[in-house]
Amino acid sequence: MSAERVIEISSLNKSFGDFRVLTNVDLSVSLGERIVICGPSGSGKSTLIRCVNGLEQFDSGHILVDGISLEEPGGVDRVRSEVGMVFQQFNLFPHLSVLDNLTLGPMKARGLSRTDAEALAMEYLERVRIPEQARKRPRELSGGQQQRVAIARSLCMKPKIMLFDEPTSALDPEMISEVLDVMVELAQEGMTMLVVTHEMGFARKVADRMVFMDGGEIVETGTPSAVFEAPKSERFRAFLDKILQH
Ligand SMILES: Nc1ncnc2c1ncn2[C@@H]1O[C@H](COP(=O)(O)OP(=O)(O)OP(=O)(O)O)[C@@H](O)[C@H]1O
Repeated sequence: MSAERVIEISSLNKSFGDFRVLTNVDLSVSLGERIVICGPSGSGKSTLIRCVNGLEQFDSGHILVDGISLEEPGGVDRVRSEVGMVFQQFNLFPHLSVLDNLTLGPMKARGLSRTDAEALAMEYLERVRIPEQARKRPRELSGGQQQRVAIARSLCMKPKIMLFDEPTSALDPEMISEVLDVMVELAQEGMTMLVVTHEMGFARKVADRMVFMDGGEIVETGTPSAVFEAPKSERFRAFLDKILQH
C-alpha cells in the first residue's frame, strides 16, 4: 500500500503580471516525507511553498493538503491549521515576549487556556533548547535563537506538515547549525517537511527527495545520493558546482 499523500500539487501555474513564475509544477508529498527544494535565485521555490499554505494565490492547477483543496470555501484556513511555516526573517511579533509569541496561536486558534498554552510553549522551548529565553523579547535574542523560537511557535500549533523557506539564510554562519540541528531532530521524529534550502549537508542527512527548480519548473528530482552522484540535468550540475564552491 502506498504511503498517505499529504500534499498533492498538480499542473500549478502562476505569474506575477507578465512574469511566469511557476510552470506546470507537479509534486506529491507523502506523510513523513522530507523534501528539500533547491535552485537558483528567482526560480520560484518560495512562491511554490507559499502557494501550499495559501500565502500566494495561483492562476491554475490544484493543491490538496491532507485532502483539503485550497480552492474550496474555508480551504485556506483549514490548510493553515495543518501546516506550519518558518520564514527566512523569523517573523516573530517584536512587541511580545518569546512566551507570548508561542502562546498566542494556541490560545486564539485552538482555545487553550493561558496555563495550558504556557505549559505547551515551555515544552517546545525545551525542545529547541532555549527555555531560559521565555521572558525576553525577540530583539534580545540572537538570530539562531529567534529562528528556534519561530520553529517552536509553529510546533505549538501541532502542524501535520512543516514548510521552511530558507530558514538559515539570514543567519550568521556560526548560528546555522543550531537551527539545522533542531530541524534534523524534527525530521528524525517523522515530521513531514518541505524545506527550501541550499544547505546540502542538511539535504544529504535528512532529505528523502531533492527537488531542483529552475525557471519556475521542476527540472530534476530524486534521492540525494542519486542526484548528487549523477545529476541528469546540466543545469542542476552547474548549480551544484556553484553552491558547493562556497
Ligand atoms: N510579489 C511579487 N511580485 C512580483 N514578482 C514577484 C513577487 N514575488 C516573487 N516575485 C518574482 O518571482 C520570481 C520567483 O520568486 P521566488 O521568491 O519564488 O524565487 P526563489 O527561487 O525563492 O528565489 P530566492 O532564492 O532568491 O528566494 C522572482 O523573479 C521574483 O522576483
